[in-house]
Amino acid sequence: MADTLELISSNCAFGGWHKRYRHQSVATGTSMTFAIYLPPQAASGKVPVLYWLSGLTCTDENFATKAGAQRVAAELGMALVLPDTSPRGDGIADAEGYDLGQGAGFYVNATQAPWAQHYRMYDYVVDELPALVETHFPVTTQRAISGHSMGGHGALMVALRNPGRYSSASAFAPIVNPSQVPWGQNAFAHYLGDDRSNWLAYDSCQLLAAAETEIPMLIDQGEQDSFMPLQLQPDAFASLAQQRNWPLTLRRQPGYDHSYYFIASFIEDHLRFHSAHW
Ligand SMILES: N[C@@H](CCC(=O)N[C@@H](CSC=O)C(=O)NCC(=O)O)C(=O)O
Repeated sequence: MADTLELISSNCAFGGWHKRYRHQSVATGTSMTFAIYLPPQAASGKVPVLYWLSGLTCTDENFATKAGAQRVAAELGMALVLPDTSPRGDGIADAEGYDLGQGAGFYVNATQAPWAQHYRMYDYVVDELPALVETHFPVTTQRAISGHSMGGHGALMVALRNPGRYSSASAFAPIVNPSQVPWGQNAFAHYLGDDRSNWLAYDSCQLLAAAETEIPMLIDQGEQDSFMPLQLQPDAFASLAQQRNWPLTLRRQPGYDHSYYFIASFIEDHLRFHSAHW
């Protein structure tokens, strides 16, 4: 593993430290940036980790600067790890639209040219980044995962594909059924090819229908989210969960849209939810 970390910035926050790093990723074959918030408790012992997967157009900085999660993470003694949403840089495949290419990796391992060379975000967030974090920082192997929109898809999908690896999973406005909605269909056709049977291993509804090991889940969905009817469709996931008696709480939040104002309003609940399941 290429595991040399270059510190980009370090800021004291709520008695802990928010740090950004760059490193050479084996999974993507590129330089990758991530951030970690270490709560004050990490100065004297190991702490559990919440992995946060961001949505389309985001870097690690959107959540760090807009969600307001560090205060509660400091109280709960929880590290936050914030990966980027794709490989980036000159010479890395990209597309015109904001929903494909750089900033839109969809947390899959691409199999199709030109994406397959670097777009391996599934391996990066599931294996490489946790191994790196657990080697270099005072963290336990107790993990939880959460995310927003494309990152909500990532969090639910990764948790369902890896039973026992995460104590709990949560999401804000996730794309729960990517193989059936335009954002997911566009991304999966480019990254995974036209054979739709290859898409199903990354579709949370498909994975939930076949899942055997329960993992507690919390989803928040704003009722004024303009992306909900076409792209998100949380009811598809909720009705499967109900049929399977799956431990999912889906909360529909009146008045809230898709933005980080929504995330900031409920992130405390998500951190407390994960903390209750360590
Ligand atoms: N108007 C936006 C469209 C993209 C967008 O809404 N991105 C969301 C995630 S959507 C699903 O994955 C986001 O989190 N944006 C960053 C933010 O800080 O709000 C645009 O063109 O940016």
